[in-house]
Amino acid sequence: FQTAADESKQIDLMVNNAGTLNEYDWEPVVQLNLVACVRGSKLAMKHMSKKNGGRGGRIINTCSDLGLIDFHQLPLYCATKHGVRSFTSSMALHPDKELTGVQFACICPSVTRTDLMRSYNETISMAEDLEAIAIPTSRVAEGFLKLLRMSRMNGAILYIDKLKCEFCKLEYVGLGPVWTPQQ
Ligand SMILES: NC(=O)C1=CN([C@@H]2O[C@H](COP(=O)(O)OP(=O)(O)OC[C@H]3O[C@@H](n4cnc5c(N)ncnc54)[C@H](O)[C@@H]3O)[C@@H](O)[C@H]2O)C=CC1
Ligand SMILES: CCCCCC(=O)/C=C/C=C\C=C\C=C\[C@@H](O)[C@@H](O)CCCC(=O)O
Repeated sequence: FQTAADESKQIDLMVNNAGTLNEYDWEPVVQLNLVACVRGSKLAMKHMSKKNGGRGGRIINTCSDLGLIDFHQLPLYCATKHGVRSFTSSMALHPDKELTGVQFACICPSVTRTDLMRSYNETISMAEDLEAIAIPTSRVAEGFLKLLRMSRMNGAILYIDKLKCEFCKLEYVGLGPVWTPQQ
């Protein structure tokens, strides 16, 4: 991150996208999917914050539909993605956000045709079915661009599958705000 910040002087967009899947050798998965996402978000937040002399910015974290639902075949992966989703939404609720100028959002794609999906395919017997239900990466890119085109994306949780590309509404415990899209 520091190398990028030194080279470009100002970072306006941080995407914490790296992720992996392994239910057996699982501790590195927590480190990458959740810890690195939190670390990257905090570094970017510090750099972008208007309170520290930055000019604000956007932090978009790659979650998954498995950050919204439970799935018995991938419990650890689900746990990390629920963590990413909740961390991102909670950061977006911070009362300081107008002062920092930093917006947080996450994307939640359904199963997508990438190396991650192919590696998982190798471990199950339904490989062709998974290939059939998967969406192309271009579909995820469309969702990502939809977020970028919005001037106010703070708190957005964008679910993307074959048919839908829509914002999720979560219920908050207490009297916190519920997010609705605003242009
Ligand atoms: N493929 C899918 O079905 C879905 C994937 N996702 C999420 O999308 C994100 C991207 O995954 P895919 O493109 O599918 O996987 P991928 O395996 O094709 O790509 C993962 C990327 O993470 C990077 N990476 C892996 N370990 C790293 C490390 N220790 N440090 C830095 N970078 C590292 C790799 O270089 C690669 O660019 C992940 O967060 C994944 O959980 C979300 C929903 C569905
Ligand atoms: C598929 C693993 C990589 C992507 C992980 C991710 O972020 C999101 C995954 C979402 C759904 C994964 C579903 C996997 C299902 C298969 O195990 C199999 O049960 C599906 C069989 C096809 C079918 O039921 O039609």
